[in-house]
Amino acid sequence: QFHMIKYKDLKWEESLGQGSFTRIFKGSKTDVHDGEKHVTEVLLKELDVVHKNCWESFFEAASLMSQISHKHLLLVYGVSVHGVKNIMVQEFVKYGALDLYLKRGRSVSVSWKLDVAKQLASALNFLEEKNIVHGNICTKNLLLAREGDTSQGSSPFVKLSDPGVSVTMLGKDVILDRIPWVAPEVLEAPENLTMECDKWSFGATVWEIFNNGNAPLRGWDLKRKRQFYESFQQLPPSQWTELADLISQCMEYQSAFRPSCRSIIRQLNSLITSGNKAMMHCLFFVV
Ligand SMILES: N#Cc1ccc(Nc2nc(N)cc(-n3ccc(CO)n3)n2)cc1
Repeated sequence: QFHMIKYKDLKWEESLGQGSFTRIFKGSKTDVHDGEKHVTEVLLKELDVVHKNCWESFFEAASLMSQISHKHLLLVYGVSVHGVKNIMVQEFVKYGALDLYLKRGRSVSVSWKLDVAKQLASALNFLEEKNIVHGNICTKNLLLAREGDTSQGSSPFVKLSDPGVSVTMLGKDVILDRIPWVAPEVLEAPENLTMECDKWSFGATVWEIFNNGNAPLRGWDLKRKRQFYESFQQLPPSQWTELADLISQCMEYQSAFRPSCRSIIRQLNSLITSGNKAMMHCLFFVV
């Protein structure tokens, strides 16, 4: 279902880290059309050889992302297979994953964070309309294409990355470690992965964004994480009540009660409005 890229047309540059089961590298791909040579900078995502048996699922993720196109979905150029190596070739997104960007202590404004949350919500809304489940929404898979500079009023621009190897292929411990991003019903049976699960993960991701990339339940062991769900606990609420409400609506243990994407976008819009009003009042007060 997607473009096969010749290994010889790829060039590996520096290593940029690793995800679960994958390693990522900066690189370039060379195409020739109408006699002209084009070199494009790319992100090369290699599936670890030990997880070779997951390659169908790995490519499934790639094909999902290349079947549909949306401004807030990562562009996947294609895949390349070379011996035991399975490589996904993606557009290179300038500032990388949001979790590392936020951890690097960039202080970003509330409106910056709301803007990013709204872009993610619109990507989710698009996937919902196409009846496609992502299954791994988190700031690690949210890529920053434009930093945005609130003092200059330019806004950030994010793209949702591929979900990686499907949660149905992962061991129990890997799924447990994804608490609190993974919806509770998925823990019971990974086949339960539905659109509603992406809304739960959206809630945990917005919580991360407003906690400057600090992972929720950071350092908790798998036993404590499992108990977090067994006792129906919620993440520590934000002081901003309306934001805390949106996050807890998304992280509702009964999947049917989670809000629609339209409701999520509506609530984000009203947070943006009230955020701006608060800023005006405070500016007014200062003046
Ligand atoms: N320093 C630095 C730096 C690192 C990466 C990029 N660019 C990029 N482009 C993509 N297409 C995907 C990714 N990812 C990063 C984590 C994941 C896991 O999903 N993907 N990073 C840019 C700068």
